[in-house]
Amino acid sequence: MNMTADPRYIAFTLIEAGQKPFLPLDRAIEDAAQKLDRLSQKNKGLCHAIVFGVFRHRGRIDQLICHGSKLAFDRIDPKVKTILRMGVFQLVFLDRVPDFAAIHTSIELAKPICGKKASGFINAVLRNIARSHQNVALPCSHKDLIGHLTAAFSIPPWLGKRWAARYGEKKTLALAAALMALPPLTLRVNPRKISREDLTANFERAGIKTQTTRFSPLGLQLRTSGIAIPDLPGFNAGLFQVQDEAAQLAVQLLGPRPGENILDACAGLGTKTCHMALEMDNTGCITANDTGESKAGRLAGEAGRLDIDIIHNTHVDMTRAGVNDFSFYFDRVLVDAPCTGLGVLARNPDSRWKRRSKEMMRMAALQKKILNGSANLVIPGGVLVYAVCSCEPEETTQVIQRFLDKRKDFAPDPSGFEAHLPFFCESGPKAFNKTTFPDHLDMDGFFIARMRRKK
Ligand SMILES: C[S@@+](CC[C@H](N)C(=O)[O-])C[C@H]1O[C@@H](n2cnc3c(N)ncnc32)[C@H](O)[C@@H]1O
Repeated sequence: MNMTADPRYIAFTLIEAGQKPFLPLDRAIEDAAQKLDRLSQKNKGLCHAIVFGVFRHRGRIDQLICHGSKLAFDRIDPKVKTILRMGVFQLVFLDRVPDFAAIHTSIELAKPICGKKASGFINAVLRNIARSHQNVALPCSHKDLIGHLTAAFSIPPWLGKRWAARYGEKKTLALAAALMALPPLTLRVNPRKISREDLTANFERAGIKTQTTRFSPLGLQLRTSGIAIPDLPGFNAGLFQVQDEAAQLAVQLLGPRPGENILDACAGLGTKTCHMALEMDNTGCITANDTGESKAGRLAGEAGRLDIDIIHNTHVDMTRAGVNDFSFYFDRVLVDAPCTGLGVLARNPDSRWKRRSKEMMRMAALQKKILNGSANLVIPGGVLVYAVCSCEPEETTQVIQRFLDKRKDFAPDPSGFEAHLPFFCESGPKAFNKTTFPDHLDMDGFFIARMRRKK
């Protein structure tokens, strides 16, 4: 068998890569682009379904493996475990693969990777599970909430305990269920090229259903699935960019205006940077900063597609940033800080199994330093927006509280929040931040806060 042309072998290598703590699954998939492109459309779809399905449903899959294996779960060899997980996913969740095919292909995959003995073990476990999985009940949520959250919603026990203690059973179950659903694909219209109404009409003509976002004036949620983003009409012409509504609101809260001088302190691949440039009608100057130098190329590609030319890149470590690193102060600074990403587990199912509770404090320490360093670059009277794709207090409210306690030259900006995102901030006249939860409003879990440097 030519393993490199086998979708299940490629899925195996991607799952193994995606389990590594510091390699996001998305990156592993990007790195395998050439191999994936050599597959037929059908096999590529199968490979993606297995990879994402194994991460998404791992809680239930592992429960079934524990049930079907005579060998204790912790004693199963990691590679054998991966092949078992792939087999169970196909048996239980992938209707289009008959049971015999799920078992046979798993055995064939195992032979060259794990040897004959292991393939016999895989055969026995999968046959057991094929016979019995419908009779293996989920733990009852009232008696064993944490076990239920893990098996039904792939929420690891440490996170289940944390959420149950903070939110209680009902909200935790709603949150976990929302994170299991496939997240919506949301676009942001490029208003320099087309209106939201006209883009909607373009999509309608192509048989693609959409719905306008509730809060962002530029957002369009796709209701038709299964179309690759580059195949959507208007992609090459730069009529839109993919961006969740919560992320759109972060830029709206910043409120960049034409002609201003803006710093995107953690620009990453630059989705928010491009959004800012469009809000500024491509006039003024945006400094897109990120320590990850390789991301600048991707950002430049997107800027080119959208006809934007006011962005330039820097690679300053913002934990140590000072005015000397840049030649001027900025009218507005966005700090879209690195975080645990616990608000976007629905998009990154591998993260469920990589995050650890101790990471929260490490991230919070980094976020405080980046926020403090970035704040030094805000012009007196200028705006500072802090954002993360997490709803955890350590990374959100506690970071800004600590910042405001230390930095007496900054103040919360509730009137700015109200002006830019009316009807959206937390209740109360002094609210200057907002947490969105995935079980509400059909958008990612996100946190945004707006502050102003005193004059
Ligand atoms: C949440 S991501 C940014 C996403 C981006 N704003 C977007 O909309 O696509 C956080 C980024 O912070 C960058 N980063 C991490 N540590 C940093 C530091 N000390 N200084 C500057 N950037 C940093 C990471 O490389 C990562 O790209």
